[in-house]
Order: sequence, then C-alpha cells, then structure tokens
Amino acid sequence: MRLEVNGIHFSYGRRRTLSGISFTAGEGKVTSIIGPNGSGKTTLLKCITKILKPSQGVILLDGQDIAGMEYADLARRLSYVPQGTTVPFPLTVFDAVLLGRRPYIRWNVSQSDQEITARTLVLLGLEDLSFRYFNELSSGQKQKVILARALVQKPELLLLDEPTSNLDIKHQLEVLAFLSSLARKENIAVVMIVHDLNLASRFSDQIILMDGGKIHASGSAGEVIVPFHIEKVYGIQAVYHADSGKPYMIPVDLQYRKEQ
Ligand SMILES: Nc1ncnc2c1ncn2[C@@H]1O[C@H](COP(=O)(O)OP(=O)(O)OP(=O)(O)O)[C@@H](O)[C@H]1O
Repeated sequence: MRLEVNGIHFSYGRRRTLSGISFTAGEGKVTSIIGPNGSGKTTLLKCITKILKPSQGVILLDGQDIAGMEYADLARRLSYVPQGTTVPFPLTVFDAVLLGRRPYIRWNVSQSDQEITARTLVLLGLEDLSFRYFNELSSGQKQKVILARALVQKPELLLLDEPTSNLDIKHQLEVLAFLSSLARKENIAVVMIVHDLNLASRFSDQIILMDGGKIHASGSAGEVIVPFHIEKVYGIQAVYHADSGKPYMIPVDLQYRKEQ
C-alpha cells in the first residue's frame, strides 16, 4: 500500500496545528515521524486514520482518497495504535488480540481468526501470556499485546504512536527489528511516531522531522539526523557518530547555554 499525504492543513478551532504536510510512505518501508512535543505528530496520524478531518489537502491510499472511503473499508486496510491504548473490560490476552479481527468477523469467530491470533501471539513471544488477563499485565507486556491486536487485523498500512514508549531497551530493539522485518516480508507500510532519534535512525527507511505543524526536513536518517536540523528544531547540542552508515547522537546540553 502506498500512502500519499498531499498538502494537508488542520486546525483545532482557530489554532493552526498542521500546515501543508506532504509526504509518501511506501509498502515494505518504515517511516518514522520525529519532532518535539506538540509539533503535530499525533494530529497527523489522526488525520490519516480519518479520526480528524483536514481543512485542506488529500490523503490517498493506493491512489484512493480516504475522504470517500467507508470506515469499515479503512479498518480492513489500516491499523492504528494510539498512545496508551487499553482494553476497557476484563479480557484474556488471547481474546484481547482476537478483537483485532473485528473488521473481518461477521457473526461468529472462525477457525482462521483463532489461528491468526495464535500465530501472532507466538510471533511476538506472547504465547505464555495468552490466558492472563490483559489488565494484570505490565505496561510493556500490554504494549506488545496491543501491537499484536493491530497485526491480526492484517493491515496494509500500520500506524503506530510511540510503539516502544513502555518497553525496556531489549524489547525496544526487539519490537522495532520485528516491525522493520515485518514491513519487508509482508509488504506493509509502517508509519510510526518515535521520540528516540537513535532508534528512528537505526530502523527507518525514511524520517520526517516535524516542527510547529510543518515538515522541517525529511529523507534518510543521514539526511535528517544532522546537527543543522536537530539543533534548530530541538534546541539542543549533541555529539554525533555513525554506526554502519546510520547516525546516532548523544544529547549533551541545551542550545541556549552555547549562546550565552
Ligand atoms: N483535542 C485537541 N484540542 C485542541 N488542541 C489540541 C488537541 N490535541 C492536540 N492539541 C494541540 O495540538 C498541538 C499538536 O499536538 P499533537 O498531540 O499532535 O503533538 P505531538 O507532536 O504528537 O506531541 P507529543 O510529542 O507531545 O505527543 C499541541 O499544541 C496540542 O496542544
């Protein structure tokens, strides 16, 4: 699936939040959206999922304008995992993940729905938690279960708002490596918001750096995670290195100290 975001603007009331956002995300590729708090990242994902309606611009999925698509149709093509998703009533992990099959379930759960659920639990290493109650899990375990629930939907476009925010460093690496290999193997377009610039650098094919509701820079990690852009947008000083051609950075100080 090819996602094309074309010149979108969005305002909450009279406050302009997104201005002229354009980018494409391709199948088999991981696109990371980075940028300071309040720069409009979540608002952008909500426009792509049709939770919010842009005042201008179009969003196309394989050339089809989402404005004219039914929500049920959209749900079969894309999965969105917002921040802090929970399961509202007591459900086992297995049932919570099975709920992700909802766009495909007619009046009863099929054997294939159950098999896809079981396979996905194994894929994410969650099989031992299958019969535990979701609300009794740790935040990191919950985050993986929510990801599994998004995957059983068999999306062509996967939108994730900080998918690793509750995970320890090993699980961060594991989940992002899993997502990038899943994108390639299953030809899914993954678009995710990430705060950790080094993880974004390592696992993304494309990075979009937002600032004040606009795209400040976009391109490969080597083009975006550079002092010129990062100092300007985040107002910090950092030390930059490269590891297998991918930049990584260590923030060392606030920008204003340099200016004093
Ligand atoms: N429901 C809302 N009503 C009014 N303003 C909102 C609403 N949601 C977000 N905003 C404002 O829109 C701006 C962009 O918010 P958004 O959540 O898109 O930023 P973000 O880049 O995802 O931030 P963060 O990194 O902190 O999650 C912020 O100034 C925020 O206060």
